[in-house]
Parts: sequence; C-alpha cells; structure tokens
Amino acid sequence: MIEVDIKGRAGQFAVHAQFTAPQGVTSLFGPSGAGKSTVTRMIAGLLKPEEGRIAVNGEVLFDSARGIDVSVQNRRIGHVFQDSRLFPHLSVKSNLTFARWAGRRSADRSLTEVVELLGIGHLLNRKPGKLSGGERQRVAIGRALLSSPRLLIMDEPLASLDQARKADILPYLDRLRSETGLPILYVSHAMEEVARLSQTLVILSGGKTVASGPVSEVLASLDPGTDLGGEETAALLEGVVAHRDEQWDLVDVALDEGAVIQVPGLPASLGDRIRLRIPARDVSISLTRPSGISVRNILKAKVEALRPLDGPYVEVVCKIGTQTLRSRITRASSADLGLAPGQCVFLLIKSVTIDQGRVGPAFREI
Ligand SMILES: Nc1ncnc2c1ncn2[C@@H]1O[C@H](COP(=O)(O)OP(=O)(O)OP(=O)(O)O)[C@@H](O)[C@H]1O
Repeated sequence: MIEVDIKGRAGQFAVHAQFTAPQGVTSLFGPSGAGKSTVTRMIAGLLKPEEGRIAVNGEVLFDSARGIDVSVQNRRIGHVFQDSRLFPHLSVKSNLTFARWAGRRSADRSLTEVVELLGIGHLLNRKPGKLSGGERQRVAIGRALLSSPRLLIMDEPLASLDQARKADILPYLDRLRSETGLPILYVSHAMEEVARLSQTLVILSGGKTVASGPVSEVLASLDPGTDLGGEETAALLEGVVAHRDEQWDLVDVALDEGAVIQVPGLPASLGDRIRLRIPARDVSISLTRPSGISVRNILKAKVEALRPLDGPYVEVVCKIGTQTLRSRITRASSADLGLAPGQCVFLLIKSVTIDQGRVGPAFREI
C-alpha cells in the first residue's frame, strides 16, 4: 500500500499529489511537465516536500507534522530509470551483486530467483555494452530487486525501447508484478503500457492529482482530452476466455454481464482473465442491432453520458452491465441518432482493432 499526500516545489513549480494505492502497480500518468518525476523524487527522498506524509506498507517515510524524514538510503526504494544506468565496466553478474553489498543488507530474494524471474541467466558474464536495450532494462530491474526494496519506482522504463523490445519486456513486468508482491510505482507517457500493467492509475496535471483510483474506473471517468493531455481515450474491459475457435483463430472473452467479445489471434488459455483496451475511436453506435455487416462484436449497452470534445466530436459513455465503454463519434451523428442518457444502443467494435498489443492479463487482487 502506498499513501502519498504531499505539497512542495521544484523551483517555481508547485506540486500537490494525493493518492492511496493498494498492492500491485500504480501508474503515474500525465503529459510532459505534469510533475511525475518531481513527485517520484519526493517519494524517493531526493527532494523534500514542504509538508505532508508518505508511507509505504504502513512504514512512514515522511511526515512533516511528526518531523519524520527518512534518509534516501533508509527509504529502501529501488529505482529503474529510462536509461538503465548500469556500470559499463562490470559484468551483468557484478552489476547485480553490487547492489546487494552496497546496500549492506541480506537480499529478500536470491540472485538465482531474480535471474530466473527476469530470464537473464545467459547474460551474466557479459558487459552492459553487449546487451540489447531490453536486456539492459531487465538487468537494471534485477539490480533494483536485489537491493531489497520496499517499493520499486520505474521511471519510463520502456521509453527508450522500440516496439519489438517493449513487447519482449512486458511479460517480464507482468511476472514481476504477480510473483514479487512488491508495490511498484510506474511512470509512463504510454497509455497502452499503463492500461496493461497497472491496478491503480494516478493522473497528474500541472503538478496536481486530477484523478486516482482503480485503473478501469479512472479511465472510465476521465474527461477526454483535458486530463490526458490529448491522449486518445479508451476503456478497459475485463473478462474470461470462454471459448477458442481454432479454425478461425478467434477467442471468445466473456464479460461478467454475459456479453462476449471475440478477439483474433490471442494466445490465451480457457479460463484466463484478461483485459482489453478499446480506444473510443474504434467504437461506433447503432440504434438497432445491425445485420449483414463484417463487424462481429456488437454489444448491447446503455448510454450513460455525452461529453462534447473539441472540434466536431462527442464522446458517448456507455455501460455494459457494470463496465464502461466509450465511443467517439461526430456531433452530427449523435444528433442524427438523437442520443441521450438512458437510451439503449448497440456498440460496434471491429474485431481487428482488439489486437494483442491491447491485451494484458487482468490484475488479480492479492
Ligand atoms: N529542479 C528544478 N528546478 C526548477 N524547476 C523544475 C525543477 N525540476 C522540475 N522543474 C519543473 O517542474 C515541472 C515538472 O517537471 P517534471 O520533470 O516533474 O515533469 P514530468 O511530468 O516528469 O515530465 P516528463 O514527462 O517530461 O519527464 C517542469 O515545468 C519542470 O521544468
């Protein structure tokens, strides 16, 4: 559990961050200059807040009212940066073990466990210069884990990697989350990563927390365009793999309300809980159930709200049972259909838009 309620400054820039996050990955998301690094520096003890409180798993790291300000070393926070910051003259193995003796603590996890978790056994004798960007990041994560952190801060850890390297490393981050139980604060610009990995989402804008809570709830409640700094809005749906059609390579994902979404080419097994990210622009609306069209995913839903966007668009927020989907259509279409809150509609999602890049394992509550 991470508890943060701090006010402070970096130069003239004022920060007021306020959020509570349970186990798992908490993403700090916001446009460039929103204050993400400033907040993480305050949590790590590199920059002192003017007032407030920071606690991790009940251990108070900073409390201005009680005069508590734990030193950087004693905060036990592992940091993974965009550039791996490995020692170039040391082997991978020495980079990994250096953290342990530098911290002078017996590690919570053995070198063998960490090497296995991150799949870096074959790299131990190499120098960082002989690794790919993704491999370097996995070693940097291993080094942070071996310092026995109580919290891992990952500051844009995938930002310098190309799409293929990102895809390689994401499964390791899934394992890190599910197998270590370590709270992780994940800073990212990339909504796809955030939606896939996190349990809790904190949106920062102008140094302030504008939204925080379970990731699907925050995504569902966001004001498009403003909170996300122009990032395309999307909804997260969670469901269970209920059927595999080997002939057409399609997987049925059952949502809890009996609705089913078909996903092509998904390497998931029956019973897996997965998360689908569906951008608002990929969802269109019909007043009646259409037939004779190629779109396979047609879901019955109820309009909850209409939110005007900049320009000719409107976002239609819809409910499928308890889950939320968002559709971005033109205001002209909305007027033609006479859309209004409470109305029953059919949402059309093109199967091909739900690709593997948008699918992540659903977070299991611990
Ligand atoms: N030491 C400092 N002195 C003065 N201003 C600072 C300092 N550090 C950060 N700032 C300012 O604070 C604001 C927030 O910066 P910060 O690096 O926290 O944003 P960010 O959300 O992490 O951005 P990015 O995604 O681009 O890394 C910026 O306007 C920045 O110029």
